[in-house]
Amino acid sequence: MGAQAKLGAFRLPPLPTIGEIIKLFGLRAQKQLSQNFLLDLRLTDKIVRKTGNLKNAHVYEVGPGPGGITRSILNAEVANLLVVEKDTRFIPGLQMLSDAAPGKLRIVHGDVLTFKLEKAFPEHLQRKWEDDPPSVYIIGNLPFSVSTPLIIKWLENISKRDGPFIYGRTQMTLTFQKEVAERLTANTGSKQRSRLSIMAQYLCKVQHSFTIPGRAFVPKPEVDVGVVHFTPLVQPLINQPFKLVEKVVQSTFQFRRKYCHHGIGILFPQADRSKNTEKMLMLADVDPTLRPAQLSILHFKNLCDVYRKMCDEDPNLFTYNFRDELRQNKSKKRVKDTDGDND
Ligand SMILES: C[S@@+](CC[C@H](N)C(=O)[O-])C[C@H]1O[C@@H](n2cnc3c(N)ncnc32)[C@H](O)[C@@H]1O
Repeated sequence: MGAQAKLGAFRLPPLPTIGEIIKLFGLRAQKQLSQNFLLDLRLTDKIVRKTGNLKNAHVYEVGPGPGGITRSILNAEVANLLVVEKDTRFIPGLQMLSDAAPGKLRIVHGDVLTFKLEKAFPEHLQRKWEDDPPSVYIIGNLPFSVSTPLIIKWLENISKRDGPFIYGRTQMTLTFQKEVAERLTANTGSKQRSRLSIMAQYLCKVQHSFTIPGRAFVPKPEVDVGVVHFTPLVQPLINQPFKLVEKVVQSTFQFRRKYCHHGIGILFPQADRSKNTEKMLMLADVDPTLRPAQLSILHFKNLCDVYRKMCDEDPNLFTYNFRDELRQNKSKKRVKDTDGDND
């Protein structure tokens, strides 16, 4: 049976190499679009292997470019692969792959930041959130300028269980600049601990699968690349709306080298800042002299829960913006100084 399955296994027929495809279709990487291609099929196979068992799975690849990772996904015997690529120059090369794997590859010319995955795959794939993850996977090696806003958008989708997560706890394997990959996976107290660590880890199990040296890409980027695997958690570690968590986390990391009470303080208008900061830290049981990087996810959970209560008591609090108040104070001061000059 095993041998038979092996005999029947799908492999793409012999095709021009990715390097030849690049030459054939004149696909010079556009530096301004941060296009860096992976030509080594051992590495693209490794990305796919780290994603999971893709046999009969439905896969969404973002930014396929000349199609290196695309080939490895097709060779993993997926049921269906949907690729979304923004640059039309890549479409003929991808079409060649589609012809070599009849009925398996769907090509969309579009933008991953706006593409709606909700209706792309059959409804029967949907799993309950508490169940094992569905047989739907996202894979992408995107420009770094796209991958960071995209992961924030998808994390928000996870918190609402919509977008690509209407199928359940869809798993993702994405590449980031190595430093960003380290921030995404950083533990409490580590140097790389940041806003991204909390936002990703309160919603997902995040693993830095491996690092690809910059020299493996053509053209070679300035930095190494981290491959990161995300599995949404059954129970998020913080049970508050995404935007509220984002505000608390962003404010706390505003002054990352100072004690955490400085950042937490900017959640409150200046008039009652000290009193409210003290109250929030006391109720959340957080030591004000810890640095932001030393706070655990449990600390952030407590901070978000207390901030939520304070917002419920004062409906104007959530919309308070520290920068707006700073700007207003500055312009009031300018008016006062000008009045003084005129006296
Ligand atoms: C870093 S290259 C990687 C290409 C290919 N995945 C590889 O590993 O060789 C990024 C690819 O994403 C595409 N891309 C960039 N922004 C995109 C967007 N917003 N939507 C869809 N594709 C995008 C680029 O045109 C390019 O093909």
